[in-house]
Amino acid sequence: MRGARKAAIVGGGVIGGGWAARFLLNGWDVAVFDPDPEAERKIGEVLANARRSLPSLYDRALPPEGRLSFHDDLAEAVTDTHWVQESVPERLDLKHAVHADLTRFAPEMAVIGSSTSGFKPSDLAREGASVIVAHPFNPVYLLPLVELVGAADHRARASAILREVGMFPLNIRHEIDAHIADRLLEAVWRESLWLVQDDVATTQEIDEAIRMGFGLRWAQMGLFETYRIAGGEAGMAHFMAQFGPALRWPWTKLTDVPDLTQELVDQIAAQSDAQSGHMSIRELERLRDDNLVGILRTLKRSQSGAGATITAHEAALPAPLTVRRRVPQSWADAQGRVSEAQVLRLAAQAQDRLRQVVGCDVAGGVADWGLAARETALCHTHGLSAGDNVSVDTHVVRADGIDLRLRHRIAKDDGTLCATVESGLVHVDLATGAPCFPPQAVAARLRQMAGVPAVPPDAPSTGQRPG
Ligand SMILES: NC(=O)C1=CN([C@@H]2O[C@H](COP(=O)(O)OP(=O)(O)OC[C@H]3O[C@@H](n4cnc5c(N)ncnc54)[C@H](O)[C@@H]3O)[C@@H](O)[C@H]2O)C=CC1
Ligand SMILES: C[N+](C)(C)CC(=O)CC(=O)[O-]
Repeated sequence: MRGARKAAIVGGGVIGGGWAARFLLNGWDVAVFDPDPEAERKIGEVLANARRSLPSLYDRALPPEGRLSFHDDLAEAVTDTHWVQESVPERLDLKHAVHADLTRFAPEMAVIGSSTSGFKPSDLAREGASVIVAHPFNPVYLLPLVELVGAADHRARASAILREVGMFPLNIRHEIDAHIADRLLEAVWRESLWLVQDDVATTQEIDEAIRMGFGLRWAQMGLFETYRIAGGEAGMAHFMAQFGPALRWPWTKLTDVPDLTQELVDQIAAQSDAQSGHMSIRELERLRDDNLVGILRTLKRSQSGAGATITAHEAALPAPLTVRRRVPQSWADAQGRVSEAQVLRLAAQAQDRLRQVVGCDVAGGVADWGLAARETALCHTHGLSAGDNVSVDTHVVRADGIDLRLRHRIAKDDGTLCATVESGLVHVDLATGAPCFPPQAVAARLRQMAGVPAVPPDAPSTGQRPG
């Protein structure tokens, strides 16, 4: 793995804060430039939400977080940076001014991306600016899509970096206003404004129409695949024959835009308050994030939609399966020291976690498969006390037929190795209790885990005692 790299975030609002979290939680150092005196607080709150959601997507630990810094000087913020992400408000004059400065101060090696929702790279380029559009989706730390528009060589460099931080770069071949996704979103947004303006529906009714129906479909199949199925056995051609005429019926208002009068704005804001005003924005974000994690984990299991992007990112993360916890007071004796039995308990928890991950990762889960312990060897190297923060890294040493060999490495947060526990296990059929070969998908997953990484070099061999 490469050493920490640096991203500069220029504009740390809703989107800049999300980019900061995405890079930081993937091990990048992040420097923020934003004149708003509240920027540090706001980014801190976005980060707190990102920390509770992004790691939940993966069954491997993300790299250690990078360093976050705030700067009053743009030139200082972009020093030695590999990526600059501009996320200032959607105003062309402001973007021009910022990109003129970035052209002067940013290192030549840096990718310069703009989060713009709708401007084209040729709109942004002034005075030789080499900016590409890197348009993300809110929340940037959870949603993988980034629309990339601009020079092909810059897009190629950007794509490699975005994949490294778990994102899905969509290369857009022709620059157009609003790229691809916002063009679609704007159409739905415009129709929704008409529905409120014409008093056909409230904001809540429109949201129900989306989330109770087609919104659920879109996360996993998009539009065209969904409509292919809607054509029945005759497929897409039949679907188009049946619903083609509707395109000429008055089903949409298309480019006709309602005037955003103060009255309409007030009406929508009041309906939105009535619908969601009982929760703060941060609470709504957490609700959204928990739901997205659930959806993304399901997609990961079926390898559809964004699930494949998460799996690809996870495969590039270091392999140990890590369980973290704080040693509770109840585990300690009168002197505050933790006994061998409790250390074994930590290893058992890590083993349960491995079983859960391996069993649940395979399609549909595995009901009748289990693991039984045959032998366990504990090697104690350093005492643990109540209150210590510890992590247990589990390595699959061997996965061979009915046998499984695991090594758990128990260490404190400061890196002190406290113990290793090596366990010999056998796969069992839970219905009969008899040893058995594991289900094929489980065996494949365990073999994959056994392949990387090698057993850590500092792990004492089984049975070895401290001098
Ligand atoms: N909000 C959204 O859902 C999405 C927005 N975007 C795009 O991201 C960009 C930023 O939008 P938001 O984050 O929503 O806006 P925002 O208003 O939440 O944040 C903008 C930030 O830029 C800062 N700023 C203003 N002038 C600056 C300057 N000269 N230098 C550095 N920082 C400056 C402001 O203090 C503010 O913190 C826009 O281009 C927008 O189109 C893209 C995807 C989604
Ligand atoms: C409304 N919007 C144009 C700012 C939306 C986006 O740009 C993307 C998103 O996150 O929905």
